[in-house]
Parts: sequence; C-alpha cells; structure tokens
Amino acid sequence: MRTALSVTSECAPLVKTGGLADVAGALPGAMAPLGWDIRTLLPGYPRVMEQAKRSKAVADIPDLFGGDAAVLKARVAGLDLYILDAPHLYDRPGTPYLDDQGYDYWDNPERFAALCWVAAEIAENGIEGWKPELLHCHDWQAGLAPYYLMKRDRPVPSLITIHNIAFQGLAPADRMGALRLDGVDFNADGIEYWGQVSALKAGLVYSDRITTVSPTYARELMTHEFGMGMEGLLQARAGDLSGILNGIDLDVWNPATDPEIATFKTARGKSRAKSRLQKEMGLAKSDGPLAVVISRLSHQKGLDLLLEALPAFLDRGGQLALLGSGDKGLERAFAEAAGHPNVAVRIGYDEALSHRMMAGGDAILVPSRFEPCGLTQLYGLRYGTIPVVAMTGGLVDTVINASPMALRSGVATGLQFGPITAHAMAGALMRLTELYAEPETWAQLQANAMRQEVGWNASAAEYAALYQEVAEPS
Ligand SMILES: Nc1ncnc2c1ncn2[C@@H]1O[C@H](COP(=O)(O)OP(=O)(O)O[C@H]2O[C@H](CO)[C@@H](O)[C@H](O)[C@H]2O)[C@@H](O)[C@H]1O
Repeated sequence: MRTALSVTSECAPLVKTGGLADVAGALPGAMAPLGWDIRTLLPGYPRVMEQAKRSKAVADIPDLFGGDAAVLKARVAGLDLYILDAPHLYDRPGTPYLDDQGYDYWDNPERFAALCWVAAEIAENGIEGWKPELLHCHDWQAGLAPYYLMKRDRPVPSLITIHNIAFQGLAPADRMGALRLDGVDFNADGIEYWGQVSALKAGLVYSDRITTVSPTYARELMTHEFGMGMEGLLQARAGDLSGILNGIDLDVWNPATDPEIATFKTARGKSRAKSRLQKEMGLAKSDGPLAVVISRLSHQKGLDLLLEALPAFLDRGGQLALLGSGDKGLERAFAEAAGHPNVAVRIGYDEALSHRMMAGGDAILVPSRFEPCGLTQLYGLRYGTIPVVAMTGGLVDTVINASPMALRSGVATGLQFGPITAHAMAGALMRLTELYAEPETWAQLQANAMRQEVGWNASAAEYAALYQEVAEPS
C-alpha cells in the first residue's frame, strides 16, 4: 500500500461543523481500494477522546506549544486515526474553534500550529514504524504543515485542499515566535498577509500542489471576486492548482436503506416521506412543492436572498422547511418567517432531521454567494429532491439546469439561477412551481437526478492520480 497522512481539524463521524468533516471522513475509505493507506491526524477534542476510548499511546511529545502531549492511535468508524492528545490545547467545551460563548479561542493559531507541527514530525520521523509518502492538508488549520516541512528540508511533499478560503488562519505578527515561525519568512512571498501571519497562505505558498473541491471554484479562486486576497498567489500557482469534485457517502445517503426515513427506491415512493415531514414540521398537506434548506446560516450561503424571494414562492403555493444555525440575525429572521403557516424553521444542528428533510422535500435550495462544492445539492440528487442552486462554484459543476434543451434531451436535474440576487432566485422558485405542476416533466427531473453519479469513485481516482504525481514527481 502507498501511504498518506491526512491533516484535518474535523472528521466525520467523530467531529463535524461543516462539509470539511464529511470529505476528510470519506476520502480514506474511498482511496483504500485504490491502494492508498490514508491515516488521519486529528486534534483530541473531548468528543473525539470519548469516541476513541480504546486508543493506545504511540508517541510522547514533550513541550508542544505550552504543554506535554501524546499521539494516540485508534480505529473508529473504519478510520485509522492518530489523535493528538494535548489537553492544554483541546480539552475544552465548545466547538473545535469557538468557546461556549461563540467566540474564537484566543489561541487558535497555536492550537492548529501544534497539529501541523506534529504532522511534520510524523512526516520526518515516522510513527510506530509507519511513514507517510505525502501530507494531505485541509484548510488553514493544516496550513502550517507545508511550512514546517519546508523548514525540515521537505522530508515528504504535501498538498493542500481549500474547502473554504474565507477562513485564513490569521495571527498577529508578534505571535511568530510562539508559533515557531521564522522571521525571515515574514514577507509577501512567504507567510505575511497584510501585516499578519496567515496559516492558509503558508499552506498555499509551501505546499507542492493545491486543490479545491470543484473545477469551477478552482477557476473562480483566481479572480478578485472570489480569491479573498489570495487570487494573486493562486494565479502565480495556477499550474499547481486543480479542482476535484467532492463525492458523498452512498451508504449514509441512500434513500433505499436510510434508517431515518420511510425508504424509497424511486421518486414515486417519496410521497410518504413528504407527508411524514409535513406532519413533523407542522405543515399542512398542499399541492405545491415543499422546498427544504439544510445549511449553516452564514453570509456565504445567501439565505438572506431566500428571505426576500420567499413571499413570491409562498404566494404560488410553495412551502419551506429550513434547518440551520449560525448568524443570529438570520436565525431571528427565519424564526419570524416561520409565523407563516407554510414555513417551518428549526434552528439547530440535527443530522437525523437532515435525512428526513432530504427525503421529504421536493426541492433543496442552495442560493450560495460562493460555494466551493456544496454537499446538500448532491444529497438532493440522490434523494430525487430537485436542487435549486445559485450559478457558482461546484453548484455549476453538479447540477444540470432545466433549460428547454436540457429538458428536451432528457438530462436536466435541477435549476440554476444567476445573477445571485433575490430577484433571480424568485424567478427560479417560480420556475420550480411551474415544473412541479407538470407531473411528467417533474418525474423525469427526479429520475435524472437519482441517476447521477454522486459517490466518491470518480473523484477518488483523481485524487489517487494526483497523490501519485505528488509523491513521485516526474
Ligand atoms: N443544521 C444542520 N443540521 C444538520 N446538518 C447540517 C446542518 N447544517 C449543515 N449541515 C450539514 O453540513 C454539511 C455542510 O456541507 P456543505 O458542503 O454544504 O458546506 P460547508 O460550507 O460546511 O463546507 C465547505 O466544505 C465543503 C467540503 O469540501 C464544500 O462542499 C463546501 O462548498 C464548503 O463551503 C452537509 O453535510 C450538511 O448536511
């Protein structure tokens, strides 16, 4: 087997705040049949430690950014994990990044620098006789690993995957010493970003290759509109940047076996799931489409546009069920919108409910302002829940818009709208109600959607080819 170490701050099913966890959790399983033994280095947050009770210590790391630490080995949910047990950094309440008041931990730069330091240590010296041929780093939290590798004369190559460029891992310059960063690298060609240190930039500068999670987003990232200040650097590294679409776990997201729902094999069986969902959410039976949203409530996700477009959709007989949490203003606005009898809102995070909503919805709405790949539209395709998406990033690459020609050719799977405005979204929702009112067309859309290849096979092969290239440069 070839070997790689995945370095990540979250990994499903152990700890998840967003799509990064799904990808980090799925890739090792998808790559194993292709001959890659991928192990995952993950911080030992309380919830990770609880799920890895049968772990054993395989390395001691004295003095790791302010305290002693150990690496534990465990196998959980089919994943081979190296858990960084560093209580002074990770044994805290709250999410992986925020305290229980919702604020960033002040020492997040150190917390994830420590993860990167240990990754570099494993890359250089191996662990219990195992050594990776390359590091696969995810987002800014793993961004310093390629830098630390460079400082050790690059014992192995690395690649970094951008899941969300909006988070750049910034730290004040006076923390450089504490972060074990060398002052000579504090410049525009190195780790400096507008007077601060950026862990993401370090990853983008010092990794051998850069990937993101769709081809369209890889192109968008090189523009001023989407690059969030990193576009110049990404343009300079265009030859090393590529987009590989995310897949989804076809066992977890399988309408024929999903334990959370009234299962169905074809979209005709969805009606029972829809009735159950309407009942659960307190919505009446209706003749119009039931649109669902499962999302973090953040500016990225464009759900303020939905609030504006919603009245027109409701007037045409549509219903909305939303599950999400995040921005307090949006939480309040949706709670208010739920005053309408055809709107149901659940504020919170609920994996099981997300399955029932995916099964019972007629359409899944993803009006994101930017979307590296997006996963919920892929779940939607699998469940015959028609995606209505903004024309951006991975949403462009995964949904085939129901244009007249796509419909006539029998390939349409959903609706795309652009520009990304409330007006254009309202137009798409109108179109949704029209299509829904034509049973034959609607059934065709659903059948097309459910036929899409949304698993990991194709993308795992692309990652395997890339790993091979990175590990053995020609
Ligand atoms: N309230 C809730 N209850 C239950 N489940 C909820 C939930 N809110 C969100 N989820 C789940 O969290 C995941 C979110 O993944 P996404 O890919 O849609 O976006 P995210 O922006 O987090 O990921 C980033 O990384 C991923 C992975 O690369 C990219 O696809 C994406 O474009 C990028 O922004 C999905 O599995 C969704 O079902």
